[in-house]
Parts: sequence; C-alpha cells; structure tokens
Amino acid sequence: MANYRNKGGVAVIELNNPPVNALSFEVRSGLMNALKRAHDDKDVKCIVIHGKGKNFSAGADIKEFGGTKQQKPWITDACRLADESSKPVVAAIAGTALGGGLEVALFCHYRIGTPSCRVGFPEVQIGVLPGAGGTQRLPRLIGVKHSIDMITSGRHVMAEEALKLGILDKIVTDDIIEEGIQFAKSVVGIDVGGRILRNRKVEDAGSKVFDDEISRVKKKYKGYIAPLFCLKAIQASMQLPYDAGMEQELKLFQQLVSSGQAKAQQYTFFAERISARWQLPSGANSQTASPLPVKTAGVIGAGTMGAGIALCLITSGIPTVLVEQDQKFLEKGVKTVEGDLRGSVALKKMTAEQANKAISVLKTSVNLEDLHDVDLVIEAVYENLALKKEIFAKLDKICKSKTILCTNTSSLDIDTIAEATKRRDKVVGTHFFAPAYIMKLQENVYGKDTSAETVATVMALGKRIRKVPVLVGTCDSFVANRMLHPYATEALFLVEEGASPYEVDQALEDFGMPMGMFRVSDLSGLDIGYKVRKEAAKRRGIELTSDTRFVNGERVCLLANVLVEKGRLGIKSGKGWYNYGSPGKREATPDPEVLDTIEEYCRKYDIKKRKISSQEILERMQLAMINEGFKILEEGIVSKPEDIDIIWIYGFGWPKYMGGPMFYANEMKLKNVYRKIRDFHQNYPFSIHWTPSKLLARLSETDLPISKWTSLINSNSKL
Ligand SMILES: CCCCCCCCCCCCC[C@H](O)CC(=O)SCCNC(=O)CCNC(=O)[C@H](O)C(C)(C)COP(=O)(O)OP(=O)(O)OC[C@H]1O[C@@H](n2cnc3c(N)ncnc32)[C@H](O)[C@@H]1OP(=O)(O)O
Ligand SMILES: NC(=O)c1ccc[n+]([C@@H]2O[C@H](COP(=O)([O-])OP(=O)(O)OC[C@H]3O[C@@H](n4cnc5c(N)ncnc54)[C@H](O)[C@@H]3O)[C@@H](O)[C@H]2O)c1
Repeated sequence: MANYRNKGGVAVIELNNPPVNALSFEVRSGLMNALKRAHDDKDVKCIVIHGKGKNFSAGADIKEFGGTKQQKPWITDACRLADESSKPVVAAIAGTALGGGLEVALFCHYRIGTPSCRVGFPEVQIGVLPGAGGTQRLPRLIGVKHSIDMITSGRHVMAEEALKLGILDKIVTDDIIEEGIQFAKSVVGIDVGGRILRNRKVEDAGSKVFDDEISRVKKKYKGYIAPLFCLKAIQASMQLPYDAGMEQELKLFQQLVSSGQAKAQQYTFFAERISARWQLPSGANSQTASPLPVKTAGVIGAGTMGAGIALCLITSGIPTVLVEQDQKFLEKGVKTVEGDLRGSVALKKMTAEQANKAISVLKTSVNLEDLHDVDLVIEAVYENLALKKEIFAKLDKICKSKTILCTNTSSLDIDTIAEATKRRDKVVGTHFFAPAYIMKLQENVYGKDTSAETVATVMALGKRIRKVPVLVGTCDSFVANRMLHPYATEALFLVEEGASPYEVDQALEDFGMPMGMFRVSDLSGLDIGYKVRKEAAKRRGIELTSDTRFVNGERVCLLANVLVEKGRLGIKSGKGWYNYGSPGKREATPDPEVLDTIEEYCRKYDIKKRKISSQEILERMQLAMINEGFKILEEGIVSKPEDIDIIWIYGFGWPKYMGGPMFYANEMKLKNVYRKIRDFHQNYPFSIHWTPSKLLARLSETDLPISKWTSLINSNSKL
C-alpha cells in the first residue's frame, strides 16, 4: 500500500511494502489514490514520494510475473498523475530505486537522493526490460548512449554517478523525507513543464550505434534475449513519438515476460535467496545461528587456489596473513596476487588506490605460528589427506580457541580432517572454484560436528567477499564435483562411441555453457585429473593403465590418460584435447592428431563408432548429472533443489536463462526425465550413474513443481 499525509501543504506519499517496497498491486493502487488525493487537495502545493524503511523501491513485484496477467493499475497508470500534475512532484530516494522503482522516480519532476543511494534498471537480469516507461524516459533524461549502458547491463549506479548523469538533481545528507519536503517547497511556483520527460525529445544517435550495440550485446550476453529486446525498445524512443514508443516498450515487455528465459531467470533470482537460507540436520538454521566476527584471516598455501582466495579476502578489506612452506613459493604467490590486482586495474574493475589498499592489508609468512591471532584460516595446500591433517593438528595448537579452521579440499572427508583437532565444531569446508577470484561459488561443507555458528560464519564470509555461498553436507567430492563426474564420464563415452570432442563441446556451448567439457579440461590441466585418478585407484588397491576399460564391473574410459602419456597436458603444454599453438595460449583449434588417437583407441578395443546427434550428447551428459543431483537430494547432502541449481550456475556457468539443471529437469517434466534415465540405464548397464534415483522415481509419479519437491523429500525420509 501507500501512506498519505499532508505536512503543511506538502503531500508526503510513502511506498509501504517492506523490506524493498516492491510495487505490488496494493502499492500501485495506493500510489494512484494518493496522487489523486494530492492532486485534488487545494491545500497541497507540492508532492514528495519516498519509500518506507531503507529503500525507495526495488521495482515491480517479481512474484506477480508468475501469474497469467498483471492486475491493473500498472505502474504507468499509477504514475500518470505525477507526470500530469502542475504541482511539483519530488522522488526522495534512499537505498535503492531499481526497475519500476526508478520508473516511478522518472515520472516525478525532480529526484533527490542520499549519498549511499543506488539507481538502476536490473530488469535484464530477470529476463525482462523496463516496462513502465524506463526505456522511453531514461533516454530523454540522459541520452541514448548512457541509457543503453544502464539498461542492457542492469548495473546499479551510485549516487555520485547518478548526479553526474542527471538522474539525480541533488544529493542530500540529512533525513531523506525532511530533505524531500524542503526541496519540494523550494520549487513551488517554478513551472514544471520543462521537467516532464514525456515532453522532451531523444537525440538521434543514428542507427549505426544500434548495429554496433547489437553485436556487442550478442557477444557479451551470449544467449540472453532480454538485452536485445532492451536495445529495440531504446531505439523506439529515438524513432517514435512518446506514446507510440511506450506502446512498443509494453509489447516487447509482454513478449519477454512470457518467455522461458524470463521464467528461468526469475526462478534463479529467488533460488539464490532460498539457497542462502540454510539448515543443518540438527534443525539449527540461518535464522537461529549468528556468525562470529571475522576481523582478520589467514590462508595457507599460495598456489593456484590460495593466492586467489587471499585476493578475495584482501579486496574485501579483510587483513590476511598468507602462509607458504618456503620463501620461493611465497614470492610466487605474492606475484600472482599483485599481477591479478594490476590486471583488475587495467580492466578498470578497480582503481589503483583500491588495489594499493588491498595489498596493504596482506601480510606474508613462512611460519604457521603467525596465524595465532587470526579469526579464521583457510587451508589451500596440496590435496593430500596426511598433509592436511598435520596442518590442522598444528593450527589447533597455534590458533585462538575461537578461530574457525576451513579447508579448501575439493574431495577429502571433512570429518577426517576435523579429527586431527580438538575443535571439530569449528572445522568446515570452504570449497572455492578456480579461478577463485573470479568464480562466484563458495561451496561450504559441514561435517558431522560442525557447529551452526561456524556455518553461519562461513556463509556470512562468503557474502562479504561477494561470493555466492551454498551449504552442503560432506560426501565424496561434495556436490559440484560429484555431479561433474557422470557428466564428464558421459562426455568420454560419447567420444568413444563416435562423437568428436569438438562436437561434444559445440553442443554444450550451443546450449549456453561458457565452455565445453573438453576445453575446460584443457584449461584445468589434464595431468591433474590423471594424478587424481591414479591416486584414487591406488587407495582402492587398483592399478589403472590406459588399457583399463572396466573397474569392478564398471565401464571407464581413460582416453584422457592416453593424451597425458603423449605429453598433451592441456593449455599449459600447448596441446591437450585441442591445439593451442604454444603453451599458455588460449585459442583452441581442433587437432587431427587427437582424432587419430581416438580412432586408434577405438580400433584397439574394437569399438564400433556411429553418428551421434547433439541432442543425444546433451541428454546423456545432462541427465547423468541430473540423476546424480536427485541422489544428492535423496541423501540429504543438500536440503533443496535450488542449492544444486545455484552451484551449477555459479560454479560451472550453467546459463541463468536455463535456470539450473534441476529447474531444467522440472521444465522437461520429471516423468520424461525418469523414463529417459531408465532407458539409458537399460542401454548402458555398466555405468552405475544410470541407476535411477529413487527420489526421482517417486517425484516422477507426482506432478509436483520444483518449489514443492522439498515437501515430498521431508515427508518421505525413507525412500
Ligand atoms: C504476467 C503477465 C504480465 C502482462 C504484462 C503486463 C504489463 C505490466 C507492466 C509491468 C511493468 C513492470 C516494469 C518494471 O520495469 C519491471 C520491474 O521493475 S522488474 C523488477 C526489477 N527489480 C529488480 O530486479 C530488483 C530485485 N531486487 C534486488 O536486486 C535486491 O533484492 C535489492 C533490492 C538490491 C535488495 O537486496 P538485499 O538487501 O540483499 O535483499 P534481498 O535481495 O534479500 O531481498 C529482500 C527480500 O525482498 C525480495 N525482493 C527483492 N526485490 C523484489 C522484487 N522486485 N519483487 C519481489 N520481491 C523482491 C527478495 O526476494 C527477498 O525476499 P525473500 O526471497 O528473502 O523472501
Ligand atoms: N586447482 C583447482 O582447480 C582447485 C579447485 C578447488 C579446490 N582445489 C583444492 O585446493 C587445494 C589447493 O589446490 P591448488 O590447485 O591451489 O594447489 P597448488 O599446488 O597450486 O598449491 C598448493 C600450495 O600449497 C603449498 N603448500 C604445500 N604444503 C604446505 C605447507 N605445509 N605449508 C604451507 N604451504 C604449503 C605449496 O607450496 C603450494 O604453493 C587442494 O586441496 C585442491 O584440491 C583446487
């Protein structure tokens, strides 16, 4: 709703729908009525609109887009009177004015804001466009070029920049409502005509600008349709009179809002928030547990991951001690940190001043004792259980009793590592993804004794360092890599059976993955997987050779080992599944030598090759991984499907416009997913990953949407 009061001739209208004042039906109706009341009241000389609490408004209520139609009045109907009023209307912005919230403000004649306020049109991120005049009014205020930037990126613009652009008329430092009232009073009597945006003309930026922007947007936001629709709408502001432009914007909005991409992106928006609400098997949860303060941190190991993790901490202002085993490794790690900071400055992702500030909070050491006073330590040494246990036992003695001890292990058992200490409640996995400074996912892994306070601390830390933290239970390889295993295994089987690695990658990239499986393997280094496979086999008393085709009755494909043994380690050696010309180069070209190697391998084992369609490639890789996802849910390793989707989106770049693998399965209908998995199980009986998940079988008998799966899991703990 919207509250109304008359304060000495100033109508003060409050958008009231905390926490973010989303423009629900009640708020739109309330705003419309309040503006009418202010318009009709002869005592009212000017009008101020503000938001209740910390925010002006986060825009349309996204939940309403899920229905079949949005009830009138729409934002445009609600705001028409602001536009037409001869009494000055002022938007007083604190917190955020986003999407429809900014559109409301653009219907006002003036906009003032606090120094910390933010404005923006983030609609592209939820698969739509500003549909209440944003694409027609913003170009009339700040021009086409800046409007394209803001609307196609969805970025938030801070107060200072908003003032420079002309979106804000003034930045005010006192109470925003009082400032709004004073500002409104000061403009009474000044003709508002020139302030009404619909009356302004958009400068003709020419059609070339749009041709160039289409190419840029197609490249930068590959696969996303909303940014392209935004460009069409902005172009209409230039080509059409205001009313016709508004009609065109609405038409484009309606097409987008009913698209599959919008549905998936909006699911992702809420999934991220659902996933942030964690729960432990004990019942302790994000509502009941409080994090411990993390004022200082330590990182052990300055290799690929440790250097990146330290970078995340120091760029978030957390003083960090980086510890290595010797000076040589330490210097190498510090060089990486400094190089990455320089790179970020060069790419204008931060200023030189910010980079200097970050480096100033980094301390280095070759002595674990220097971690005695930190609040939290993240260990990122080699993936070796004995070494990790040794380090945790030492840390337990060195660190304060409250210090939380985290491990970045990608596969080892958290409980076994915790056993090396006398503070098992304070041991937790914080699994970052490479490159740690770039990838957003932080897969936090709790062990059987990890306390809720410890979990709350690492979840809060994740948010603070701008990651997306997701909580999972401990199991072999945790969630992300456990699901990756059947996905990658199927890719290799497909290659054995006749698809080329390049066809596999093409199918995945056409689907929207940022990189195909084989390109990713080359990037990580084929030797890493080689070592992991050899060591895992050794632990199980098995000797792997490139001739191994079955392990304990299960089909395996060790083609990657064959490549490693030929010196093809990936990007680092200049060749892997692809040819890169020389070591370290990134441009991947298909390599006939690899195809010959595959031919030879298939001949050796008498494997009949066949033509494999891109549909089969996608189905086999994705369904194998989705089936594993249901097993993970069934075992309670994660508590909700949204966790898995967020892991894939932020850990592996699954396209948001496809909503994550579990959402994708939901869209395919679970009865179809289950039927296909059963068929694959029949056709490929030697692959344990095709054994259908019992939870999937149960869910496929129901018609429950993804939002209701958890209720079935909870009500049927014995599946
Ligand atoms: C259906 C057929 C239609 C037919 C056509 C009809 C035409 C009608 C014309 C409509 C025109 C609409 C035009 C308008 O341009 C469209 C929009 O405005 S879309 C919305 C754009 N805004 C956003 O995308 C902002 C989203 N929010 C955020 O980015 C963040 O929430 C924030 C505002 C930066 C605040 O961040 P935080 O402080 O971290 O808080 P949370 O994110 O945790 O949020 C708190 C709480 O609020 C919920 N929430 C936030 N924003 C919205 C929202 N816009 N709608 C609904 N709910 C919102 C969020 O989910 C949290 O709740 P929880 O999930 O935890 O319960
Ligand atoms: N590389 C990845 O893609 C990736 C992704 C996620 C998780 N991980 C995990 O992160 C951890 C580190 O992996 P990485 O790839 O960064 O390894 P790395 O080999 O690049 O770095 C490990 C570093 O640890 C240092 N180190 C070894 N023993 C030490 C000790 N006693 N004291 C201090 N430093 C010591 C080494 O000198 C080395 O610099 C592993 O557990 C790995 O499984 C790796």
